[in-house]
Amino acid sequence: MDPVAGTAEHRGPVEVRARAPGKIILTGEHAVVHGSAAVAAAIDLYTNSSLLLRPAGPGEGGGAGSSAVELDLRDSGLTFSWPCSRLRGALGEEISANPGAPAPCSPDQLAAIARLLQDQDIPEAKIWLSAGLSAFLFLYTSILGCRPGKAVVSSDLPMGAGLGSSAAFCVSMSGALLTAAGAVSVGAHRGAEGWEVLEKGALELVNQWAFQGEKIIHGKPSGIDNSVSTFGKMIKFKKGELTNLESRNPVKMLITDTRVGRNTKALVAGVSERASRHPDAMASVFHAVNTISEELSSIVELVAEDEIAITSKEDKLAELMEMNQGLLQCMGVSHSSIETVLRTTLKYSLVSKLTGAGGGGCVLTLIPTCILFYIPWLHLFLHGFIQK
Ligand SMILES: Nc1ncnc2c1ncn2[C@@H]1O[C@H](COP(=O)(O)OP(=O)(O)OP(=O)(O)O)[C@@H](O)[C@H]1O
Ligand SMILES: C[C@@](O)(CCO)CC(=O)[O-]
Ligand SMILES: [Mg+2]
Repeated sequence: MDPVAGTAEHRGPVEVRARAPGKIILTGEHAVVHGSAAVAAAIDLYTNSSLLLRPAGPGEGGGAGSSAVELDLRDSGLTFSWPCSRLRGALGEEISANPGAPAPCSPDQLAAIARLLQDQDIPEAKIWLSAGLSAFLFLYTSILGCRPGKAVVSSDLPMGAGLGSSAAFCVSMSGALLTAAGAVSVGAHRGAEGWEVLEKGALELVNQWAFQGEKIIHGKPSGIDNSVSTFGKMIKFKKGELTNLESRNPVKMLITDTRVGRNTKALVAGVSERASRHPDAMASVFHAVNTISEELSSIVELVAEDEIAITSKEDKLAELMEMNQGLLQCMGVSHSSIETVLRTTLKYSLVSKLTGAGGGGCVLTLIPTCILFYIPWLHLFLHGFIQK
């Protein structure tokens, strides 16, 4: 699993491709927004952003059709286009590209972006894309100003299902835009499938911009999703601080998508409202989640040498996930579709918990190694579903 990676060609028009992974949260979602620790891991499902920057000719572009900022969302089958003159007119003074200095989207900028979205024909059934479009316009104009160009986005990730699609979108787009702006460069390290990996400082910059984009989509993100998408692997995250976790024994998870759509921004706001109604009770819940994440992160790093040690480690991980699920129910973010998956897997003595914001979306089930020894056909059944 590679974090954001990019390739750029600097002859004539600039062309860049970048990708960033989705994630699972093993413990700590929602509580992490309120300062608790959480543990997350990148998964090998990616969002790809490619960007073609057209050379700016006399006036604003290099000819007819090239004086616009375009976005092609391949999975939704929708394309959008804003003439550069319209962008300048709407954003006015707000538009000053400053790729090296990530700054939040101001209320004026957000209002101007909302007006720019009104120009577009977004089908009612896909109105939830507006948040992603706003993040795109903000990142594009903040990093590149009004330079004409076309971005194409495609993703392996289900949108709004808890696997960090919004973060992977913001990270891959920030990576492509910053590379095209010449603000970051790739390091010596080659990642999987020949992708070039950005150097550490460049990743920090990508992460900071992606966080600003996530704020538009999530309202009040903790930063865990963009951080794990940018830096990859398994991390513990607490109050903006990231610790890499070294997992010596593979932990296998089955991901089930309930296909019940939901919106992270609304769920995060719901938990905050519950916390303001019951501050002491919710502080205890968040404290308990923090303890669970701290314990889980230390267990993950233990090296289990034999079958008994592996089973004991997995039993503890499963129990902590089960406890975390109970606390997520206390926060009000479970859902009947999630409970159905929990009951179904429990029939086979398998422990599950929601992952991401809940309210539907995806559920994780820990698959103990022993099951794979004793029920060999399960390998075949789970093939393609298990993310390491
Ligand atoms: N590939 C994409 N293209 C355009 N917009 C996207 C894309 N991926 C995500 N988005 C935007 O992000 C929104 C989904 O973000 P949301 O945070 O609600 O769910 P998630 O990130 O999939 O799950 P979680 O935050 O729980 O991990 C979509 O409604 C859309 O606005
Ligand atoms: C629900 C949440 O904790 C995780 C969403 O993947 C929100 C966040 O941390 O930004
Ligand atoms: Mg999200």
